[in-house]
Amino acid sequence: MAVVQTIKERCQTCYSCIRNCPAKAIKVVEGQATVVEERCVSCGNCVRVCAQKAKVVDSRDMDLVKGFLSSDQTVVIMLAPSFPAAFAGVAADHLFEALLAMGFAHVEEVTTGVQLTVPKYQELLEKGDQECVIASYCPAVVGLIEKHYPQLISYLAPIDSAVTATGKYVKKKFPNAKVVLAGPCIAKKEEARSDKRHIIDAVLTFKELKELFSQAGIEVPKSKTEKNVGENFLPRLFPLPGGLIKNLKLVDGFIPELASVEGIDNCLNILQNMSQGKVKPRFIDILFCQGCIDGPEIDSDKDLLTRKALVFDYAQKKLNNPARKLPFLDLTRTYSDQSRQLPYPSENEIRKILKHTYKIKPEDELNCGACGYNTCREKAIAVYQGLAEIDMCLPYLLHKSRGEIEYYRDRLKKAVTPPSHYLDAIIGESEVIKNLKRTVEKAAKSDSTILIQGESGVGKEMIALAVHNLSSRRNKPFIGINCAALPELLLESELFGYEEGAFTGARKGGKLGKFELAEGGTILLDEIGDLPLSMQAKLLRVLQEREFERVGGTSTIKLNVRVMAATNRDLRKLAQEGKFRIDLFYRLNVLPISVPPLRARTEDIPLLIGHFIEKLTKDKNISPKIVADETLELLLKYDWPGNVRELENIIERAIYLTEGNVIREDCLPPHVRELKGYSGQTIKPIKEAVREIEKQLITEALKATKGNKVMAAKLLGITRVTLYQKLKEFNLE
Ligand SMILES: Nc1ncnc2c1ncn2[C@@H]1O[C@H](COP(=O)(O)OP(=O)(O)OP(=O)(O)O)[C@@H](O)[C@H]1O
Repeated sequence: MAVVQTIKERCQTCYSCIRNCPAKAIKVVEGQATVVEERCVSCGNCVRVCAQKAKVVDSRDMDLVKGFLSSDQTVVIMLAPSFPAAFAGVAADHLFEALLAMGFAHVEEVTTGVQLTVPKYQELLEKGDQECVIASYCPAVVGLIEKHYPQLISYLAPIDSAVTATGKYVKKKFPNAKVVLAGPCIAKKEEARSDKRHIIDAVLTFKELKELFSQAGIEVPKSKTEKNVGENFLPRLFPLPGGLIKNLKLVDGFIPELASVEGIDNCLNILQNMSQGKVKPRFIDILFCQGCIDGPEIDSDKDLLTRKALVFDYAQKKLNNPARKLPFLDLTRTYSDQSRQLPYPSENEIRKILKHTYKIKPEDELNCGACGYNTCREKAIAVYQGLAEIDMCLPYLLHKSRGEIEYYRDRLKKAVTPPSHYLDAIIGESEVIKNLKRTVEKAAKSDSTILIQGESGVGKEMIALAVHNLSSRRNKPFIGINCAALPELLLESELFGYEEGAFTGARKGGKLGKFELAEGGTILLDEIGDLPLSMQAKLLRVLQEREFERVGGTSTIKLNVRVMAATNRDLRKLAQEGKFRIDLFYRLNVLPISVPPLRARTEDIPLLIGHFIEKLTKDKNISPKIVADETLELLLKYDWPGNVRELENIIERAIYLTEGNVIREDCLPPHVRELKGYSGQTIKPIKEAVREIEKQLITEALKATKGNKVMAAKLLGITRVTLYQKLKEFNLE
């Protein structure tokens, strides 16, 4: 059982623990971030950063200690040397008395272990057999090396930590005693539990010790008038950064051969560099925290400097007692390689996983870090390794939920809209539109597959929606999918869904495809001309057999969906070129509907303009506008390559630029306004004409943005610097 536990109800999937875990030992399963024991080094960083308090330290040892104390066993407590920082304002002797009052038979300071181990280090360094020595006091660092940097194991000093050494000393002095440690460190719990020699019987954090005092109703008096309880100065400095170096009486840590490194980032950095052979100090004391006074469970509201002063103060005061003679103890220690290699994906597998969250091109990888991983690739690798879930991507989830909101908004709208509305919404009185409406009504009465062809923006999707909403399937879903927008791999799972475990990163429980989501309703396969050939074969099979399987699935699902397809490409021509299957074309073209381009029905333009002005001004809650005659003349002259969509966009832009109630021609884009030039304007050199247009556009942009140059440059699609140059050039400043 891991030392750090997760309270599931509190975990809000903020991924802060993933972001801050130095061992990448957090695994997300169904949105819950839990600790992977084999990878965890019990540093407690996740406990520290979890704002929801969902990560907690396993407190079983508290019950264990209570059990020891209520039995007739001798129980000895060892105090980590950072205790003056944890019990600020409490005199050491009062603390010891309180511990004795709680039932401990004896209090031993871990400084004893420091005194015992320091000579061993001195001996090791003097002998010089080990080319590089990493001090073994910090259990989080030892854990990191054993689990994540096994190539450094041979550098670890084969010497017990000060805590274990103190434990051995206590066990020698009180052979049958239960030995309890109280300290600021979570990793010490793990060190004691995994030590097969069973030297320490229980580990309390300072926080837990304070809780025990409170449960026992013992209040430790706050006073500084302590009796003489100490004997040695240097070991008491041990919990401070560089404390070991001072105890070893080495010059200091400034030279690379003899160094001390503190803090999570420095610690990881040095371990990384050492494992890559970039540095090899003769001796190094690596501490995960900023000294033990910064331990995760120190339970102090004092800043680091004050904690340092408290420890220093305690060390200085106690110099009067004569030094004890400590016994010889065997303090040798061994280590084991506990690293577990996680599987590593190939480049192809990484790309496949990225595709599932719509990261197709490198620029799609936003590396926003919201998932807790620094990059999208790192997260994809974690998905492959089973540590992360594919859905853990904020941009992807936002994209998806926006789609869902649109879907439900649409359903809601439909519920309150009469079917006839969908026919009335197709604006136009031209003969072609009248015919089209008649076709739509006929198509709605049948259930045949429809192929809607027409240029981009002519209203193909609108026609499809009208057919659906007039048909008997109107109360079932209308689902659209753009076949050109998704890569082949994604398209298949989007259309047909997938089973759990169908591929790496597949969501638990699988996923419904669009065909299943559209059950009983209609599916519109938009841009069908861009469907990859392999998918064309699959789709043909589905249309012929009226059944399909999910990706990775074996059971057959019956198709109860009306299929419509739309394209702006000439499918027959594509088929002749071998880019579209002719058999699929025939399957789709059962009921063909052709939507003519806007230029073929110019008589509808005024109606459409009126419709868009009404709709847009209503939406934006602004006063209605009318169109000046010369503006309308230009709009009728234009040949509308982007069809109705382009008309809608131009009207929207004009409404935005119009100051009064009349849309004048200067609110139209230059390429439409230019049409006027062909009939009347004198011919002039192109350069001059371009300058004139540029000047006009800049004036317009500044007018529209009320002189805001940053916005104007944005509107014009040029940089601010270019805008300033042009303003100077045209004397517009
Ligand atoms: N006759 C019409 N009456 C009112 N609005 C229309 C009409 N035709 C098209 N529109 C509007 O024009 C826009 C484009 O229409 P739609 O998306 O249906 O075109 P499309 O042919 O499917 O385009 P694409 O080929 O790019 O997918 C939509 O906002 C639609 O509401």
